[in-house]
Amino acid sequence: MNNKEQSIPVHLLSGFLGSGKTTLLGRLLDYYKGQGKKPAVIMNELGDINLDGQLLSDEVPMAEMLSGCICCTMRGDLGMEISMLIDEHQPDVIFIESTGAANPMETLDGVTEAAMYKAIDLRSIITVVDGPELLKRSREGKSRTFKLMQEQIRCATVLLLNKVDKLEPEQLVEAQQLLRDLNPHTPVIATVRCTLDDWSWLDAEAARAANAHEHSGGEAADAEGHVCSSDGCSHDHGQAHAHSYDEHNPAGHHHSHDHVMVVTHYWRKPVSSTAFEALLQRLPDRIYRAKGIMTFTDTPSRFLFQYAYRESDFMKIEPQGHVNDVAVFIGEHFSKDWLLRELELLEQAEAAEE
Ligand SMILES: Nc1nc2c(ncn2[C@@H]2O[C@H](COP(=O)(O)OP(=O)(O)OP(=O)(O)O)[C@@H](O)[C@H]2O)c(=O)[nH]1
Repeated sequence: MNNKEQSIPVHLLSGFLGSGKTTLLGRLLDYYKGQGKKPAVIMNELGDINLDGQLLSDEVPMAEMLSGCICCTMRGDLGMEISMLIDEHQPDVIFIESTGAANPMETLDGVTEAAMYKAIDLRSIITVVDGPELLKRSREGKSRTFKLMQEQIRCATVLLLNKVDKLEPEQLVEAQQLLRDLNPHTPVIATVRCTLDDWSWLDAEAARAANAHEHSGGEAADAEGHVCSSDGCSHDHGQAHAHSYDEHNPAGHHHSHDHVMVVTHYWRKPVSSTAFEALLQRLPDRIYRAKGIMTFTDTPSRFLFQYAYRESDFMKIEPQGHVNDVAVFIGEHFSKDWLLRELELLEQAEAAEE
């Protein structure tokens, strides 16, 4: 069979928490829809709700994989989700947005598994890098988070150096150099909010993948053969593959994001926007990401809030159907008790004022 003509391209979006993956996904969907193509999305969240999905158009077929990570606990399900998405919607292209904590090489196993049943072709791993966060983490030296970031960078076929609006010119050069050191073979594109005039590199990726395909023995080999562009990738490919089917022995495999913690809080009542913003400002550094849907007492519309590394952002929304008010906090080794108490206090303050 002619794989190139029949297989559905799959792009994996990787990148640390809050780096801009959903922002990129929005742009990619616009680009493909503009070309009259039908994209589909698989979104993975560590928490049990998918807030990012609220930002995407209802027309885009989407499979949600919640409360786990597709690179480990849900890896077996990824293949099935891809299969079902293809059967139900026959998309022209599939994007997989993994959680920021996911290791792309391990997610690849799930994709590879799907390739056994469906004609899909993993075309690229696009890693979105938060420029300021990369510099900060690299200066702090060894940490598990930095290690994960490095793995995501090493395994990329395209690197988007994002949030360059927050970098001084010399910092931009430093960040670009860091990326080149970690992954010398991959193009680095500097972006603000993942905005690009020219998306032709997507086709270049496709051409490169197609080329690799011709020289490989099949889809699974292809996925492993061309996707990890760096010689310095920290994973032993053979070993990673063996682990993918070893779900009964998780102890034998140490995941790099065991330390990432998630707190999901369903609001029982609207709270004050000022008090909530004040809470965001005093969140400990270890909580580096938060997002949620809020109803405030002091303003009429509902909001989607985003918090990433001390910066917050509120966007008015009108959710389709029923959506809970909820906040999800992600970080490393922070005190869940402290956070839950603070959230409770916000709600109690409102009750006292009623
Ligand atoms: N200043 C600045 N902010 C950005 C840029 N790109 C994205 N953001 C903001 O960063 C926050 C996180 O962006 P997302 O696209 O949701 O990031 P993500 O990687 O999908 O986040 P997770 O789903 O938590 O992993 C949002 O508030 C964005 O508006 C950028 O280039 N510059």
